[in-house]
Amino acid sequence: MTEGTGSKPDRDAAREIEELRRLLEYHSYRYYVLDAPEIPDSEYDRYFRRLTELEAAYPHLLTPDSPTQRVGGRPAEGFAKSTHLSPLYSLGNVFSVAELQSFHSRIVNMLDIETIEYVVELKIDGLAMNLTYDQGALTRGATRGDGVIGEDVTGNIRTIRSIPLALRQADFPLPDVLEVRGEVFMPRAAFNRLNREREQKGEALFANPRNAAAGSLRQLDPRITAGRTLDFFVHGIGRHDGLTLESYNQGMDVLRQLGFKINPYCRLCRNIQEVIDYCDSWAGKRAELPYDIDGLVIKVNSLDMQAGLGFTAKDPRWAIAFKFAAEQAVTVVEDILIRVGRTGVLTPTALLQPVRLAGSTVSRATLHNADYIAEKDIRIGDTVIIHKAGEIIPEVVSVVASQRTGREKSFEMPKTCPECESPVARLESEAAYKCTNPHCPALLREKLIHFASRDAMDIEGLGPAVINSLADAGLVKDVADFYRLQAPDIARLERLGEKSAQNLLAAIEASKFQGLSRLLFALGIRHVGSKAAAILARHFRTADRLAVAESEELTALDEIGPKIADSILHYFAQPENLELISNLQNLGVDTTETQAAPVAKQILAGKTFVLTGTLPTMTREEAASVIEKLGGKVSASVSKKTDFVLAGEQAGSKLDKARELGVTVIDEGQFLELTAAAE
Ligand SMILES: NC(=O)c1ccc[n+]([C@@H]2O[C@H](COP(=O)([O-])OP(=O)(O)OC[C@H]3O[C@@H](n4cnc5c(N)ncnc54)[C@H](O)[C@@H]3O)[C@@H](O)[C@H]2O)c1
Ligand SMILES: [Zn+2]
Repeated sequence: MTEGTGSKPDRDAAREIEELRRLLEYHSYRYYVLDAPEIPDSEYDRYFRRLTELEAAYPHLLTPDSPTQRVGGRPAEGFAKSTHLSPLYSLGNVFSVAELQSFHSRIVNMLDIETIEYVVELKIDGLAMNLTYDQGALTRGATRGDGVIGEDVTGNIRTIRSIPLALRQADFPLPDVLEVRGEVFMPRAAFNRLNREREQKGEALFANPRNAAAGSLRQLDPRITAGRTLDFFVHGIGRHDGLTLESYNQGMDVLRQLGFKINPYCRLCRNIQEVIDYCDSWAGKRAELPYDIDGLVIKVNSLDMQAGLGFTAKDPRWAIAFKFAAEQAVTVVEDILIRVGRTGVLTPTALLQPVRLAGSTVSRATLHNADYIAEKDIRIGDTVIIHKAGEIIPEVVSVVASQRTGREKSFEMPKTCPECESPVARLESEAAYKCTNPHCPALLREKLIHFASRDAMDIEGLGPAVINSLADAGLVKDVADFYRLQAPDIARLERLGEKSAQNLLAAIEASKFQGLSRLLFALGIRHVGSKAAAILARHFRTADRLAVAESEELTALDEIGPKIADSILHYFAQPENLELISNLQNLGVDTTETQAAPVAKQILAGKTFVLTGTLPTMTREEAASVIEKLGGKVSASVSKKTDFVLAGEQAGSKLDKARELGVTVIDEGQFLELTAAAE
């Protein structure tokens, strides 16, 4: 190696280290001081890990001022500084069971003891607080700050109900001096309420409950803090003069007796396997809690062992955070594509640099419509944060504006249809742009795809790829053509052998008897979804009867409003549609509702349900159809009028809303009990 300049890998590493430190400093400042992070924690953690790796590989580049060597955060201006009696540390991270095992192995090696007892706690996503009690009275509350000096927020801390102002008398003498560590946090319902109020007042929204809690605690006027619902869970003891403790768990017991709130999910585990099992049991359960957690914390129980292990510059060696998989990710919008849907609506989709998110690789995200893009100001080339809406469909949460270079391109809806080049028009009072060509090939293709899809005629093997080749070969021009297909036609198509051709024909044949309800939905009449289709089929029984229905008869039906009625009248006023139906009938498609639904007792009449999350055995569609069969209604959003929220695994914001409004939440078991009465 040459003196002074260093080798190329060295210089590259030095440059990357410098860049990572700059990024980490910038985002720490936004997070700890401004309470306004721009990137998800997972992204911050990724930079942090990369820096840790580089510093391990190039130890001579490690400096004491590196973010990896210090507890993050620094006291904000405006508050008196407060020196902790004993320092507060941060926590190291692991992201997998394997890493957790190596944490355990390190401890086993250092202590030379085989079996270690651990305590596992929830990692509450709030901010650390150090409370000092002198002779039993709360004298100081201070934020963690840099771990040595924090901000004195005593006045604000006193407004939190779950923090005792004086220690309760117990059956042991009160400690002379006691430092209690814990997490101040904002329950999700309070966070949602606060952000709604701020939105109404036109104030900036908090990114998440953690930042809202931090912002609320850092108010110079305690009356403002008092108005924000903050809560507190204990997770540690600092100085404790006059108390003898042997284990962490015993310490928590002592604090409970002194009047503190201990999280009920704190668990004593006799060995590392029990720790792993308990961590596993939390996968997917976090949404059920009324507050946010970002992982679990594993701590060695024996205080002697803790002392033997000690601390690194930043973290205790006897504790680790087991972090959950990220629910958000950062990526780049490479392009914005337009898809023309069944009704001719142009839908923009973001083409993303592929990124891992909650267990899958994501390369597209829906952008909904032009308003959505304008509101979030999403440009081609932008760095964006994405998440999975309802755990399934990737969606853009926000743009990371600080990453803009100026080379990003604003997006505009095309003036002509990307499929047929006809003019595009924006519908009055709607967000949608539509292709004005009623014979747009995209329209036809999407109509065909919709007709065969699962919730419509459910024709197995007739997916988008096959339909595209059928349409390209000129074999199908409308949905009736599906029923005119012959085996040789299909077998001629690329990649479709004789056997699959026969299967496909059999599936098409079988679909003739799906019944009116599915057929009505499959025809793609504007505004007629599967629910309206079922109602219409139940009432009219045959397509011929429906075709001659008057407006009054339609709107007299529950849930058929004037918009749907007009659309049905319009549909059956078109000669080509009547001809299509008659063609379908001639080809043998059953246009009547054959299966007369058994009349169940309408025990849910007048009751409104909202469904959320994944139910253990039923699909949401099945649950909805049971509810409707028993006279109940299913609504998309929770309001005061909602009677029940039927919630499964990974229920999201609807569950929060229900809890906030005090709506009864039931699980699948309770739901089945409720409906059993109808039999
Ligand atoms: N998004 C951003 O821009 C940004 C910037 C800086 C930091 N961060 C995030 O902040 C965190 C790093 O900050 P950190 O050093 O405070 O570490 P940390 O928040 O990951 O872990 C340490 C903290 O966990 C808390 N905690 C919650 N429950 C606990 C329990 N049961 N036992 C012990 N402690 C518990 C304590 O407050 C403790 O200080 C990371 O999650 C990081 O992603 C994000
Ligand atoms: Zn078009």
